[in-house]
This record gives sequence, structure tokens and C-alpha cells, in this order.
Amino acid sequence: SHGWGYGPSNGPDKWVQDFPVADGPRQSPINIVPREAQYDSSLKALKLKYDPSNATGILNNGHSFQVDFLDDTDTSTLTGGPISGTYRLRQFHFHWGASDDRGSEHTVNDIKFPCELHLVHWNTKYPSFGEAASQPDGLAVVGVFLKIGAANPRLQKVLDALDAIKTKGKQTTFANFDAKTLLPSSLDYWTYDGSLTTPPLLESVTWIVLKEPISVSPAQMAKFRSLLFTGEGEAPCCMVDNYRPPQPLKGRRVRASFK
Ligand SMILES: COc1ccc(N2C[C@H](O)c3cc(S(N)(=O)=O)sc3S2(=O)=O)cc1
Ligand SMILES: [Zn+2]
Repeated sequence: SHGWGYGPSNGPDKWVQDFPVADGPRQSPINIVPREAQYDSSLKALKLKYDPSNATGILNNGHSFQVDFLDDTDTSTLTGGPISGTYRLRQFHFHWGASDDRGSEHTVNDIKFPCELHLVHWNTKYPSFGEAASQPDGLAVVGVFLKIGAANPRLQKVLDALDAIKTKGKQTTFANFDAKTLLPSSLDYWTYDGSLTTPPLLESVTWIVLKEPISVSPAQMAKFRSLLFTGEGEAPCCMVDNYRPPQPLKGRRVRASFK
């Protein structure tokens, strides 16, 4: 219903018209300045326990593609880190650029990465995802930067499924995928209170951004860019530059789990 997108007429600068929270006090993404992040020794280690059999499907939703997980039990969860309680993995998706010089949502010292992975989790203290999504401690998203290097074999299984979901609304089954294989070796992270980076831009996300990127090759980036924002039969528009730029920090503290 909302025609938001990433083009000149419906992109991030226009979202405030339909979603006034776009100018809110805890919007995401942000530029992370490591030197200004506060090391917090009370931050726990992240604990990610994912069950590959919970993966159900892969969908082109018209603004990215996502891999969905069965989240009716506590079999794929995030605990520890800056959060209390148990958050269930709901889906993961990516944001990327038209070229390797841009694409990530968070930046580090204003550096943009070509791609950023988001693993979306919701707080099981709430009865449902939808309910959690509107609460200040409802969601926790783990962000992972992708940087150009060697081809990433774990990413390839996801990319091989993209031919089947080229256009908006297409989905296909996607089973037995261990999302943990997409994580870097170090789980050191920065954390801050933020929001969804797309409409409805709800200020319900505890962001957990990993310091160590994972690799992606130029050929693999080309695979991301082969998707379309548009539906079958519409004039094709390449799915690229589906990222929101950094938003004002507005006094928020960014904490680091590492020295
Ligand atoms: C009605 O409330 C809703 C709450 C959430 C959502 N989702 C879709 C969003 O595109 C979106 C964006 C996310 S990001 N880039 O990680 O900040 S996570 C996420 S979502 O899957 O939770 C839809 C409706
Ligand atoms: Zn995202």
C-alpha cells in the first residue's frame, strides 16, 4: 500500500511524509565512530543458536530479498550480548549498492561497505513478532558487513536461489540453511538503540553490529544486482542501492563489546 522505495520520488528523503518517525530520536542506521564508542565490560558475549531446519523460504519482497525462518519455537535464538531474555530469528536480508563503493547502511568512520546483512530477531516476552515490533525492546538485529574479497562459499547457496525470485513477490522454498555460517569468526560488536531502517521505521531495534566483516566477491555482488525491484511484466528496475543513509545520533551512546 505505501509506495515507499529507494528511487528519487519515493526514497529515504521522502519517507517522513508517510512515516513521521523518520525524524525521531533513535533512527537507524548510523555512522559508527570506533574511537567514540564506549567499551562496556558488562556487555555479554553474543549467543546465537540457529537450527538449519527452521529455514523455510526465500522471498523477493520488492525492496530486498529475505530468507524466512519458522519462529514458533525457541529453536533459532539470540541471547546474551546487550539484550536480556530470548529473541527468535525471524528472517535475514541484505542491503547493497549499484557498485562496490556503497551499499551498507551502517558506516564505520564514514566508510561504506558494498553490502550489509541483517539477521532479524524478536523478543519472546511478547506474544508475536508484530506485537514485539512496536515495543522499544521488541527487536534485535545483528548487522554484518560484507567486504570485497574472495568468493564466500557459504553465501553461494543463498545467491544460487536468486534466479528463482528475480521479480517482486516471487518466493521459493529454501530449506536446511545454517545462518550461523554467514557470521565472521569474531563476534565482537558495537551496540546502540535504534530503529528499522525501512518503513515503518519503528524505534524498536537493539542494533548489534559486528566489527569483523565477511567476504563477498565481485561476481557474487553482481548476483545481488541481478534482482529486480519490479514485478513480472513491469518495466524492469534493478534492485540496487536499497540502503538508507546514516541518521543523526541525537545524543545516543554507542557501546563496544571489545577494547
Ligand atoms: C508492522 O511492523 C513491521 C515491523 C517489521 C517489518 N519488517 C520489514 C522491514 O522491512 C524490516 C526492516 C528491517 S532492518 N533493515 O533490519 O531494520 S527488519 C524488518 S522486518 O522484517 O521486521 C515489517 C512490519
Ligand atoms: Zn535491513
